[in-house]
Amino acid sequence: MAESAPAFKTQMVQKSVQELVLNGDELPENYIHKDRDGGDLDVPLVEIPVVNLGLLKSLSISKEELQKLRSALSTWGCIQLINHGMTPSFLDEVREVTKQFFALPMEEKQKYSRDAESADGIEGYGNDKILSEKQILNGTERLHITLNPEQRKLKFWPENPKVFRDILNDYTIKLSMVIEIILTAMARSLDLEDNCFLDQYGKEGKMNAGFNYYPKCPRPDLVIGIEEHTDAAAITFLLQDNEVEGLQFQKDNQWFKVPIIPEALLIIVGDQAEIMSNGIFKSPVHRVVTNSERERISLAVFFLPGFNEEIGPIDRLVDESRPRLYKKVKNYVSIYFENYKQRKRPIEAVKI
Ligand SMILES: O=C(O)CCC(=O)C(=O)O
Ligand SMILES: [Fe+2]
Repeated sequence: MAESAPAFKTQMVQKSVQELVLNGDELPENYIHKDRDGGDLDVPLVEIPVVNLGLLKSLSISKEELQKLRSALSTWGCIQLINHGMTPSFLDEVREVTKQFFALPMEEKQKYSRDAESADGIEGYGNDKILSEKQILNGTERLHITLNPEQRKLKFWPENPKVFRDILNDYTIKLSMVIEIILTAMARSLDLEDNCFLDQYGKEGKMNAGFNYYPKCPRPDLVIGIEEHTDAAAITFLLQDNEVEGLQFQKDNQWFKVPIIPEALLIIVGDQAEIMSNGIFKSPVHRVVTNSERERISLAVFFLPGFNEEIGPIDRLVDESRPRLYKKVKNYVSIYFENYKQRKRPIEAVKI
């Protein structure tokens, strides 16, 4: 969700749910969902299609796999990607450093806190920024870092655990290879030129990592992990906790839980891919519910087109039967946050 929020003032990081629980404090008003619920854990399971990356990248690319990709991205807006070149043990290492970081004492984590002063104060460790008085806070702690080598701000990259930086560097290299194959396959699945999506993602495309930690929550009926949202990215690669569920997708006003496939990466369509595909691919509404028994982690990597890149519906996807649905936009992320803050669905703001 919170891929990058340039130019928002950050208030001081307030006490996290974890601290409140440890101290035995009452949950403050702004964590409580009065008008809605914290989310039911017991909802039906969504069968998300499993797509094999090996079959998408071969020269004699499998028509069947492309069809599966197209149909999944235009209904649920996501796939479970397997055979992506990362071993299950490597993915476990990524999960492990994430868990180890969040398990550190608060003073240690706060060495990487978001800067209250910096204009692009999204990067770093913290919990929800307070953007408006009406806001309901999420029961999560986060660490946001930019992965692109030339744009990294190492002061936000944990040195503890010791292997954190090396593993994240490896993960960045591996994901950069996968994103090219996915964006190319997405184009092929719609019978477009291979580079259509890649060109809009641009050379300055950003990879922002959002590490999420959801502590055990005493009142999962009242506190949401991450409230319902769509992602502002073109595409999100989500590494889920390998044991604890919590992610849910909304379809036809009903919530469905996402199953865990430990060796898979969950690929989610973001608003910008919905815009580029002229609404064919769907950016799904999703949320995370909390749990009183077990903590949970996840790592979302958001692929964002360069902020100077103009994105918009690909011409070949616009015709009489499918008129242009979205305007061309630059820096969609700032439009996203402006609307998100007012509790509006951001993509509506760029509809024609
Ligand atoms: O924790 C998860 O499974 C999802 C997180 C998410 O939706 C986000 O960070 O945008
Ligand atoms: Fe999300």
